[in-house]
Amino acid sequence: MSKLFRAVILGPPGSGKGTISERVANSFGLKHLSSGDFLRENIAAKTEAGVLAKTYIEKGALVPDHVMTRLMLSRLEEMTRHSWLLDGFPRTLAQAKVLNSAFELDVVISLNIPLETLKERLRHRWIHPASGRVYNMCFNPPRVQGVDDISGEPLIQHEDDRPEALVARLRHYKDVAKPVIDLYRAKGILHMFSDTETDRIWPYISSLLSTKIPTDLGDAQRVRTH
Ligand SMILES: Nc1ncnc2c1ncn2[C@H]1C[C@H](O)[C@@H](COP(=O)(O)OP(=O)(O)OP(=O)(O)O)O1
Ligand SMILES: Nc1nc2c(ncn2[C@@H]2O[C@H](COP(=O)(O)OP(=O)(O)O)[C@@H](O)[C@H]2O)c(=O)[nH]1
Repeated sequence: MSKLFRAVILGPPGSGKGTISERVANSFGLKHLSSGDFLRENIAAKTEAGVLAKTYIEKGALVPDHVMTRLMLSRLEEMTRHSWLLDGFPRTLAQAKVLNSAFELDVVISLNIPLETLKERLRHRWIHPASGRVYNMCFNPPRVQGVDDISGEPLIQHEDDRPEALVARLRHYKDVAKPVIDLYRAKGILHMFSDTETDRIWPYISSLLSTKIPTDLGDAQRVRTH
């Protein structure tokens, strides 16, 4: 079997992790696992972890590390034959350490996007809650205003994407993420990308991954988690 490829994408809310992960999944045939989407699936299915996580997410808090690591590692253990890209996990140093002890990562992509750009993007972000599909009224609008392209269901805005909640949320993200970024930098696998536009960052990420991903990753892996 060819060597599997394991990657993580880091960045503050609005930095484009979900958008870029979709492109990576489509172009390179990796599985994209988003912690936020996976939590929402667990909440909808009322699993034990989902019921527990809901109480934290409703308060706008992070899900405790032990709940999150158990949930994500058990999902990753089902994906041992696949290459993957994680988005939203690990979020804390404790989570990163647990992930490290279970898997060896090949690449960590870190998105470094100016604060003003993040605020502007999140103001225009609309999501389809059931699937986690993300739109932006300027960058990638839905075909019909306010409606999900696939299901036809209404789109909503996250409460915590409102400008008043944003600055505190982004500051908190930075404090928690710094030791995670430092850990991956020290391991020599961190690749940082800075720009205001996803379309300008994407060619660099694409060429980085082209040099790292085994070329025989087949179409069989072109399965997305959502
Ligand atoms: N790795 C994690 N550790 C702890 N809590 C998490 C983790 N991933 C997600 N959560 C929680 C925090 C959020 O309240 C909720 C939804 O996550 P997510 O969809 O990533 O949205 P978000 O608004 O925090 O970030 P983003 O805008 O980057 O997607 O789930
Ligand atoms: N204007 C603009 N919006 C973008 C760009 N890249 C992503 N977005 C939008 O910005 C919002 C945040 O992107 P998302 O991928 O959800 O980021 P995440 O929170 O890091 O997962 C979404 O509404 C995207 O559609 C970009 O280059 N320009």
